Amino acid sequence: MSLIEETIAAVRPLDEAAVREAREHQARLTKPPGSLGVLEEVSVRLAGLAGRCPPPLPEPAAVAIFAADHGVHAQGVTPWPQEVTAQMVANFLAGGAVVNAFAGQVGATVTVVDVGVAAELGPAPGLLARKVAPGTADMTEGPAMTPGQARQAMETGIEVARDLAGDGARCLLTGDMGIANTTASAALIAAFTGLPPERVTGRGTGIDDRTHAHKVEVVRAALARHGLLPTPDSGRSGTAPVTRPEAERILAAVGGLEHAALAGFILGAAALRVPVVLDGVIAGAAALVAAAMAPDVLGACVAGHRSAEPGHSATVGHLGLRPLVDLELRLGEGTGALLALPLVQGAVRVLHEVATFDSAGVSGKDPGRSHDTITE
Ligand SMILES: Cc1cc2ncn([C@H]3O[C@H](COP(=O)(O)O)[C@@H](O)[C@H]3O)c2cc1C
Ligand SMILES: O=C(O)c1cccnc1
Repeated sequence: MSLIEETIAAVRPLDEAAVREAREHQARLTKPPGSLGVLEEVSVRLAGLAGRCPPPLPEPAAVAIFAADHGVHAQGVTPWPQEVTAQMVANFLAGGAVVNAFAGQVGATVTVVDVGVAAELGPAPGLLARKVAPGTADMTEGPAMTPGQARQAMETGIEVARDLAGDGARCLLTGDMGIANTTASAALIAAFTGLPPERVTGRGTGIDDRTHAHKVEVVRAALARHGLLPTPDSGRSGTAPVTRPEAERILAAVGGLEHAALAGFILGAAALRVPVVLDGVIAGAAALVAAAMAPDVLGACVAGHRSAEPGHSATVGHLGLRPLVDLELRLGEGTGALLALPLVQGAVRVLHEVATFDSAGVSGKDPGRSHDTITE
């Protein structure tokens, strides 16, 4: 069996007994039931993932930034030159990017993985040299990747998840760097959700109306080129689940090498039953690929934040994920995932540390008072 098949086979549903135990435990804690809202659901899910209650605290945490370039950059979809990808990789390694500041704040390690940066990068501490190709091909002219390149990048992501977890990480966070990757993300999201390009294509790093209109047409042209445009007679409605071979075809046709690696990273984390906090639209697009290949990966996924990119809201809606933080961020790198990390950790810490009504001698609700007379 290949590493990808092995990993997919290891992705399993949540453990129902641990889910039940966590729900029951939450109900006994010294707080009104349900008062921690979404965080209770996060804690229950992580218990189901670990197969025990309480689950391990999701720390230490590690963010992996997958970096790659995009052939579609030639179509004028972003104002930034392609060299910025490599320059930002150098910035990450020097500790000067926003992701470094946020990682430092929450004590997460930062690993940068070159899966497809166009420029040659010299060896550096913190950089994993795993270049599959010097960027993808232009998806408007042909498939962005060969099937072999997509699989190699996916395997790299699986290996990075395995190695970080092997080094002790108990929570993995997704990061990305790749100028023009919001264009590839929009194409992936349209292909998986069945939504039209104009609904899922955003302004990325910041573009004017004219460039945005052009970007939408570039996404439409790429989808049409690969038979992925949702039309009434194409059978692509977004409601029918995408099969595994089709998911791999879509990924190779319009995805990026970092999307492929991120899909592998998400699959790898889920197979190891380690939670993975997803960053924004690039991670979301990769999660669509991973979920089509192994739907149970979603049990391991926490949507860190809601990106300002319209395609991201469509993605989390499609996947049924609820973003924890909503701050109109549109940066990537792993920044939104890092901001959400303390929330995920706090959610689990509650199961470890909060007293029960019994243990603390706190009275429960008065059973003599009817619901009608109690203001909850
Ligand atoms: C200086 C700089 C730092 C970044 N850090 C993340 N991104 C983000 O922006 C890029 C995607 O946007 P688009 O598709 O519009 O090119 C990705 O590299 C993403 O990680 C950055 C972009 C820039 C310019
Ligand atoms: O949502 C993201 O991750 C994002 C948005 C814009 C540019 N880069 C990344």
